[in-house]
Amino acid sequence: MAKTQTPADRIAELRQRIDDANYRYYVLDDPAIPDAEFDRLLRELQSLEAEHPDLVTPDSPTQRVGIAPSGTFAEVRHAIPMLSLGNAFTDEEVADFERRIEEKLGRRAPKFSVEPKLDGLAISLRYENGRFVQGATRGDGATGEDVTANLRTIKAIPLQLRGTGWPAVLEVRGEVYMPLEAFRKYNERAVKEGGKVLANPRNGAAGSLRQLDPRITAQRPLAFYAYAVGIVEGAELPPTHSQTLAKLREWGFPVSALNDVVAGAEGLLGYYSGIGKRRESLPFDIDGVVYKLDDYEGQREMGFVSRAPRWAIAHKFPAQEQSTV
Ligand SMILES: Cc1ccc2cc(C(N)=O)cc(O)c2n1
Repeated sequence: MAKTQTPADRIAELRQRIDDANYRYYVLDDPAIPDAEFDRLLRELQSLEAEHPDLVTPDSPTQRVGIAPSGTFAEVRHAIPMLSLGNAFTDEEVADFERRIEEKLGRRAPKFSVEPKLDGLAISLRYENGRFVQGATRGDGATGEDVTANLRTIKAIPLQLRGTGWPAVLEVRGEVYMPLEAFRKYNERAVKEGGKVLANPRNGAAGSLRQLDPRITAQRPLAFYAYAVGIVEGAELPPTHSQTLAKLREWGFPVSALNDVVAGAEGLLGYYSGIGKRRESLPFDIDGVVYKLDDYEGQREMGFVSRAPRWAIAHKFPAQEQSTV
């Protein structure tokens, strides 16, 4: 610690450097400092906070792993239901989906926000004044389980939003998943040490997130991609989904670099075949791609049928042989 620096200043500086390193590593996928340096910073912060417990706050990177709370998960109602997506399996079904939108909106080749469909677990994260306050599983779309303590252990999920201009209340929806390489390494170690071997990355993510003890979740290699927003209070969002995703990236959320904006049925099918060709080499399991009409005005006009939106659809790939142990 520099001579002039107070413990509080040093703690603030360490937190900033650790948060920046996490952001670079988990969100930008562009690590800035070597792991050993990161561990040293975290150890110094942990010992400083141990000496000054009054300076510890919930958004400190040392507070990601809590202790086992109660025996069950509380219920969380999703004020804005977490949607399920209709599925398309053929090019014709995609063409029909796009044509219905052209006809209803009276537009030619509307713009779509497109992305890979990760094979993980859908969750919703609530931020108040930029601080992560609650996270829940999708459940049945209307009610999920409160898994806040477990989500806090995932370093790709910001405890405090970055940048500026975020709403007073912001709900971010996304997918928790287990990267394939991390899944394999975890299982190799589990086999060697007699730990729990995970059947496949998707079940690994779901099982890890629904552990009653966050210390177990903290040992599981979980990642996260944001893909939508729910409640937004106290600020206007941009007029399109793709611009909102760019804002989420600015505020500290990982957003897939494979996302794109395309026009019309041709653009959709071109994206689908492009991702299809890369599927085997992606670092995570996907089971299709997601097409969303990009402008929110058009989404409102299209509305929903039962719980699935008319303005979005998942175009699925043929089932892939499961990643075996
Ligand atoms: C509205 C909605 C619902 C489920 C989703 C699921 C995924 C996914 N599994 O990656 C991506 C999305 O953009 C989604 N969007």
